[in-house]
Amino acid sequence: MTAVKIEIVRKTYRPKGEPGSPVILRDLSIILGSGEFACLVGPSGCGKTTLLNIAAGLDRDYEGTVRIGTETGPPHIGYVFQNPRLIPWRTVRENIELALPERAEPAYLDHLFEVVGLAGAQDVYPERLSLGMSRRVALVRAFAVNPDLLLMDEPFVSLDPPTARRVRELVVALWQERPHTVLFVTHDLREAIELADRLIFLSSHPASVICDIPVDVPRTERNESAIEIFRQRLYSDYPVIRELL
Ligand SMILES: Nc1ncnc2c1ncn2[C@@H]1O[C@H](COP(=O)(O)OP(=O)(O)OP(=O)(O)O)[C@@H](O)[C@H]1O
Repeated sequence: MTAVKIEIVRKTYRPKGEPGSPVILRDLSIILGSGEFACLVGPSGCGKTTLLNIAAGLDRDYEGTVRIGTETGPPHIGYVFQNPRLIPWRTVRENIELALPERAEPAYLDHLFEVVGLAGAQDVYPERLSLGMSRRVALVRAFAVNPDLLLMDEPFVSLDPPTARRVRELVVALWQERPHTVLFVTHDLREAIELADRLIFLSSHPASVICDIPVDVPRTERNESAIEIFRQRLYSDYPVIRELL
């Protein structure tokens, strides 16, 4: 079942027709099935965040359409930004409650806090949190919305490798409990192979989809060596990927 259909004809950041105005996205089409976990991989500055902002409805200044299927009413979007974006004068729990729609389930929120190991930190203010904890709060906020589309923009960047691994495992565990439709941005091909059902590679200047490849390694077998073998296979089957990253 199609859950998300993004069709972008053209996106620029300056008024249409202004001389020299670069086209950031052109003729880009992404269709996601319900519950699919797709990773968006592309060079720095190619337009990945721009694409997520359009998908989230935060940027409406583009030519094209975005359709997000919902069972009821307007779509709910969960968005984990590159920076956790917590309001400093609100506690952790208040930060999350601010984002929650009416359909949120308090019991699920408590469960999320438990799973990410922050059950005891709900009344703390963000300045008391480490970066790893702030990122886990941002994850809870995005999942608690029970999103029709979950967007994640390099949510593990600047974390030390063991913390990043732990947070990655949490994302997979939470997604397996409730398989939301996910569009996850990363520069890191190994991370993408570990997480995704599908890898969507973007070119740059302007960005468009150049390859869309299923990850055919079962999730339970995605250890370091299987990920590396798949990565090398990608490089040999799609030489353009090596040029891209
Ligand atoms: N508000 C803006 N106004 C003008 N140009 C912008 C704006 N936001 C982004 N850009 C430009 O659009 C292009 C794409 O930026 P974007 O942040 O979407 O790329 P990205 O692929 O997410 O980058 P990174 O991987 O480094 O996070 C860049 O050239 C950037 O400078």
